[in-house]
Amino acid sequence: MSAPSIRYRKMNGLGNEILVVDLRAQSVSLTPALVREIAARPDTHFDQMMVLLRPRSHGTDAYVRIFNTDGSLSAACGNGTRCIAALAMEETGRSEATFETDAGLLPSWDAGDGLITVDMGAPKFGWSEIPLAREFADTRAIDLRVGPAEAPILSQPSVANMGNPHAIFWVDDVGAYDLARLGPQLETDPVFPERANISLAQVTAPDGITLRVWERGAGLTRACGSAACAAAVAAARLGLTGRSVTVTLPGGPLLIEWRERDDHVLMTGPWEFEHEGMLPAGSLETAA
Ligand SMILES: N[C@@H](CCC[C@H](N)C(=O)O)C(=O)O
Repeated sequence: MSAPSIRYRKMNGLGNEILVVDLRAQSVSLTPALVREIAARPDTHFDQMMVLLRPRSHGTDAYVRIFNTDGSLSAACGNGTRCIAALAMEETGRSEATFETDAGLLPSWDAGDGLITVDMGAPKFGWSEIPLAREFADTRAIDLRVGPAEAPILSQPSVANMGNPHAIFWVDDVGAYDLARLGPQLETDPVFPERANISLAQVTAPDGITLRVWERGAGLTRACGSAACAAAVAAARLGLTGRSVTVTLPGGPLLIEWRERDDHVLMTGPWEFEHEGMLPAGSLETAA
């Protein structure tokens, strides 16, 4: 049997590298090993691969599975959702699109000026919802630290679930830490049974946060949409900012609004198409 021929589109959301693979009309099983193999190739390298599958619910454009570079799955990816929303809007001619993920429905719409807004849903703050390995009554700051108790390097992160688990450490200068060294250690801390995305956040104004992120399963990235949402809601819960903030990542700014009326978090930002091509047939042969 000949290998299936599968088109990919390479995009990015603020430099968060996104590979879009549309399997709505094809049946191919993507194993973690195959995902890692695709990520290892320079032309198809990604932080997240957004795999579009046939819609499961009426009124949605696709059911989406999201893979990290290491082959693990995530239920949410804000930057990737803007990318697939742009493709769906181009395909349908509409100015909105809705996707289903394992974290729920993600409605998105054209916000003008080349920007797309995604309704990322309501954050969760319960310790078992994040999830954490043991009970914490107050997830605005949990007892977790790196370094000695008397002089920790990082401590007392806020935690939140934005469709995926996030820990946010509040610092005075996001550039003063070796996140490439601290990230892997914190991502896999036993307090996070499903690992976690690790952020360093610096509040710069009542409506401004600077953020660097070590992503679960992907490492340092230029931007992480769900982390920006998690940092924004965590800052508002602590009274550090209001409910509308600009979160500035290495790749650029995202506008985050934590809507009062339904608790949903709206994320607005750009997307970019880079190139397209066909996935290497040899590897797909083993997966078909
Ligand atoms: N970059 C994404 C988040 C990707 C998921 C994450 N690495 C995880 O495993 O939870 C975004 O823009 O939200």
